[in-house]
Parts: sequence; structure tokens; C-alpha cells
Amino acid sequence: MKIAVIGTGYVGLVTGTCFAETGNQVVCVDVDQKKIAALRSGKTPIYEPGLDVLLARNIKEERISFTDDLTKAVEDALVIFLALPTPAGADGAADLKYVLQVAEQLGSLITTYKIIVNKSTVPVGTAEKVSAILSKRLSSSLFDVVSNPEFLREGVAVDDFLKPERVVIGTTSERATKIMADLYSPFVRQGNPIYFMDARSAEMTKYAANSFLAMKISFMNEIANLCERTGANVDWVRIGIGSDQRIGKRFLFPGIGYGGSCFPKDVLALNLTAQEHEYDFKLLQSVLAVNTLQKKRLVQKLSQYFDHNLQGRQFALWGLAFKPETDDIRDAPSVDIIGELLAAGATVKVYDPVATENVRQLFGDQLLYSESQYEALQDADALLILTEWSEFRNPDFEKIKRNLKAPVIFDGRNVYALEKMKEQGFHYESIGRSSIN
Ligand SMILES: NC(=O)C1=CN([C@@H]2O[C@H](COP(=O)(O)OP(=O)(O)OC[C@H]3O[C@@H](n4cnc5c(N)ncnc54)[C@H](O)[C@@H]3O)[C@@H](O)[C@H]2O)C=CC1
Ligand SMILES: O=C(O)[C@H]1O[C@H](OP(=O)(O)OP(=O)(O)OC[C@H]2O[C@@H](n3ccc(=O)[nH]c3=O)[C@H](O)[C@@H]2O)[C@H](O)[C@@H](O)[C@@H]1O
Repeated sequence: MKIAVIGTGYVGLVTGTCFAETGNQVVCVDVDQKKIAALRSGKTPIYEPGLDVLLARNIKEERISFTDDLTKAVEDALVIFLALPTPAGADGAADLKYVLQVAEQLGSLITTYKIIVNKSTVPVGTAEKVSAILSKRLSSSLFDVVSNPEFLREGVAVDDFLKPERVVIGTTSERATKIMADLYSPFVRQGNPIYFMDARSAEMTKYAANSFLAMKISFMNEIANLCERTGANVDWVRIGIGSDQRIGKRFLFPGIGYGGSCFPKDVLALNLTAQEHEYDFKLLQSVLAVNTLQKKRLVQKLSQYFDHNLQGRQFALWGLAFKPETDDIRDAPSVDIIGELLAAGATVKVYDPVATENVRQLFGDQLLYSESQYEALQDADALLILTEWSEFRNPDFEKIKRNLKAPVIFDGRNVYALEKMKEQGFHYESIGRSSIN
């Protein structure tokens, strides 16, 4: 099948590459010419394990190509995916300008039947808005607009796309249903379902999924905070409740608040949708409030330890990405934490296996940067762990002690066992686990 993917960010690139991998002919379009030039030479602008190999293979086999020419890209395509940004606008609502602008452009380019598939996360009613724009210039027999929200996670995006737990497709058109079922058939062969529904339900499903997951995390963060006050250990509580299949083991890890390019903006956007419909979504507002507070927890603990005066202290930060296996720092808790430490007059030295360059672009020479995790510790009064990269899980504790000014660790991701830290002689504080020092 001939496919065009508009927008070669995280979602567009993975979507295009995975459809090429299953034998389709894919053209990816972006307005960012630097990105297009890099992608043509096989360089992925994002760090995503496995994507480079897949991309190189499909470029070589000439199943995927990249262009900034929208007209040429959509000419032969039967299916056009929109993988465009939908950032939070000034009021928190999803900004639809990219999606609606491209819809206007497509209205003047389409001459034969096409399916416009929206992969971006968009508020309920967007498919109808796109249809209305296309209808200004095109007869309804020339297009169908489909909502096909994407559920991939950064860091394991290729796997999530190739083996999805489910595919959600919002359309009531029989013609589009058949084509979409055909396109996705290689990915759902293992018995994972495709759910066809109306576009409004598909759009809402995406926000409900992200908001529910964010709620799970905020709930566990509050349980963790209460564990600290009551002397319970959240590790045990997590295991204790997670074995109930109605609750599930996953997404119960407390920490320094959820981050990333989607949960923060999507929870905000769903709350705005509720407000627009005069519905007071109390639970969502709490999810947002809890997350804002949780991002401050680690610095509060640190500040308390240093008698509420961080001025002139130096801290080493391990991990900057919003989660492991990505270089993405969009809405990462680390960005807030760095801001707070700098505002308190502290010196901050950072290390991350892949995200350092993105942080450098944001903070420039306000920070000290380290090439190695141990070098980052030199002259530091304490180590803060902000991302649970696997290389931090089993470090040389003697070397940590030698390099730090004092054996003090504030762990925002509960990476180490309390017993081990006591045995090693660290002052160790984590989330939801009473210190046993
Ligand atoms: N990043 C993720 O893990 C996931 C993101 N989503 C959703 O997918 C959508 C896209 O997200 P990302 O890929 O992260 O965005 P992104 O911001 O990384 O990439 C968007 C791309 O679109 C390009 N673009 C902007 N205007 C354009 C135009 N007029 N024509 C062609 N290209 C244009 C940009 O240059 C950029 O390369 C968002 O709605 C997001 O909420 C959904 C699931 C997962
Ligand atoms: O819409 C999206 O963009 C995507 O958002 C999330 O994926 P992603 O942002 O890549 O990352 P997650 O693995 O969900 O983690 C999000 C944040 O929650 C935090 N988290 C996650 C799990 C947990 O138990 N505790 C916790 O604090 C992570 O540290 C991270 O900051 C969803 O998991 C995807 O299904 C969705 O497609």
C-alpha cells in the first residue's frame, strides 16, 4: 500500500518505518529540512533502541523515503497519516494549529480517494473538524477521516508498534475500515485486537488511557508519601497490591512525578475538555496537583537534610531524561529539579548516558557537565538519582564514597535496597521507604 506520513517526530518516524518494514511504500514529510536531510542519510534525530537498524534496512530496500514536498508525497498515497505536534496551548488545551493547517493544505491537493488518518493525540471532535475543512473543497467521496490514536512508549516504541496490545481505529466508513484492517493485519496477527469504533470514542480513548496511567502514578506517589509518615515501605505495598490482577503490577512505581511529552500535556488537555463541557473533573485536577508537588519532593528532602540552605553546595545528578532509554527531556522532572537547585544557589553537575546535549541546549553554562557518572560526583555534597538507567543499578559504591564529599544519596527512583545502603554506610533517602540508617 502507498502511504504518506506527515510529521517525522517520534510517532511519525516510528509509524513510517514500521509500515515500511511490513512491505508498504512510505513517504515521510516534514517541514524541518535539516531533519529530512539527516533522515535521508539514515540518521534518526531521536534516540530509540532498534530504530536505526530498521530505518537503514528500509532505506536500502527503497521502501521508505523522506521529503519536504507535501504535494509530491501525497500524490500517490492511499493513506495519509498525520503525526503532527499537538502541544499544550497557553490555556493548557491541545493546540490544533499544525493539524488544521495541514488539513487546509490537503484540501487543495487531493484529487483521488484518500484516507486521512490522525495519529496525533487530539481532543474529541477533531476528526469532524478535519472533515469539515476538507469538505470545503472536496466531495465527500474523495476522502475519509479516521482517528487512529497511538499508544507507543518512547524507548520501546518499535516493539510497541510492531506488537501492539491493541489498535484503536475510529471510523464508521466501511471503505476505510477495510483498508485500515488490511494495513494493520501484520501487527495484530498474534491475536492482539483491532477495535473499530466511532472517531469521538477513539479520540477519547487516547486521553482516557494516558490520564488513567498518570492517575495510577499520582496515586502511588501519594501512597509513598503516606508510607514515609507511617513507617511503611512502598516497595512492599506496591508488590502487595500489584498482585491483585484487578490492579495490575505495572505503573505502580512512585518517584519524582511523571514527565515526558505526553502525560503532562494530555492530562491538562482532558481537564480543559471537561471544563469546556462544564464538567468538573475533580480526579484529574488532583492528578495534576499531586504531580506538581511530587516533582518538588526530592529537593524538599535535600533541603531539610542541609538545614534549609543549599547556597554554595554542589550536587551531582545522575539521569536527566524523563525515563530510561530515551534522550527526551520534554517536561522531565530533572528540568524542574535543576531549576530549583540553581534558584537555591547550588552548583549542579550532571550526567546522563544520552540526554546531556538536550539539557545543555536548555541550561547552557549554568551547569557543569560530566562525561562519566563517577566524575560527576567529585566535589559534590550529595548524589541525586533522577532517572533509573540500568547503568546506575549496580555501581561501584566504594568509588561513589571516594568521589563524593560525604556518603549522601537522594534517590528519586528507589534504585537501591535500603539494607545495602545501610551496609555501605550511606545516608540514603528515597521515595516512600523509611530510611533504616
Ligand atoms: N512521543 C510519543 O511518545 C507519543 C506522541 N503521541 C502524539 O503524537 C503526536 C506527535 O508527537 P511527536 O512525534 O512526539 O511530535 P514531535 O514534536 O516530536 O514531531 C512532530 C514533527 O512534525 C513536524 N511538523 C510540524 N508541522 C509540520 C507540517 N506542517 N508539515 C510536516 N511536518 C510538520 C515537526 O517538524 C516535527 O518533526 C502528538 O500529538 C503526541 O501527543 C502519541 C503517542 C506517543
Ligand atoms: O501518549 C504518549 O506519548 C505515550 O505516553 C506514555 O509513554 P511515555 O511518555 O513514552 O512514557 P511512560 O513509560 O509512560 O512514562 C511516563 C512517565 O511516567 C513515569 N512513571 C511511569 C511508570 C511508573 O510506574 N512510575 C512513573 O513515575 C516515568 O518515569 C515517566 O516520567 C504512555 O505510556 C504511552 O502509552 C503513550 O503512547
